[in-house]
Amino acid sequence: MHHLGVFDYIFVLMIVACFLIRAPWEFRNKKAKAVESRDNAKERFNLLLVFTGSLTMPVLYLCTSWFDFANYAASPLQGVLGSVAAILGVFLFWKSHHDLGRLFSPKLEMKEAHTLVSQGIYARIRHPMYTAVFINGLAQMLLLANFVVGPAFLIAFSILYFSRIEHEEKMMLDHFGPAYAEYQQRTNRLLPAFGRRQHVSGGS
Ligand SMILES: C[S@@+](CC[C@H](N)C(=O)[O-])C[C@H]1O[C@@H](n2cnc3c(N)ncnc32)[C@H](O)[C@@H]1O
Repeated sequence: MHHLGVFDYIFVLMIVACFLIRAPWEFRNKKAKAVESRDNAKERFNLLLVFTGSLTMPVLYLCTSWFDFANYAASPLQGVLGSVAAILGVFLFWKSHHDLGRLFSPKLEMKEAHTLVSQGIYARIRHPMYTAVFINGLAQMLLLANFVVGPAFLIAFSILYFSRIEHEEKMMLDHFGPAYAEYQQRTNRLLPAFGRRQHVSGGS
């Protein structure tokens, strides 16, 4: 079995924290009725890739010797940077779930009485949950000293993100029209837009 180091344990803590943050919203999401879905086979396949890269492969890496061939000796600095990324990623993951609330869904779908969220962290970034997942993917890469399992989450999530994002924004534009177009104008997809106007009073 792979010998576990302190940064492997920090990785496990990150995964457990993300699970605990998401679980209640998954539960509520299942109960809230969807009025429209843009889910498809490609989306489901990409979600499976993400599950494999972020959970199946790390569990096998931590519990078996299957991936030992790709292990390398990481510097402590790499582990420290990974830990900082994990803390930032978990915080943003929590904040984005908190601010999106009952409208959270892992899939592309609109819920009954779906409103446009543009407050809280969503006032600065259009897709903070995806930013959080990218940061968590980066944390995995730095924390797990393995050439295959380390980058697996980041690669899998990049595939999901780049194939999904245009469709997600199109769905929001179809539903919210000019309000979403205006929201796009004053925010970035993944990085905070500090220099721009944050609120338009009286806007719908
Ligand atoms: C996994 S969540 C991710 C939300 C967002 N893309 C993010 O990264 O923070 C995906 C669902 O959130 C909903 N959604 C995305 N942006 C939203 C917004 N600004 N307001 C309300 N719902 C939103 C859509 O219904 C979509 O199916």
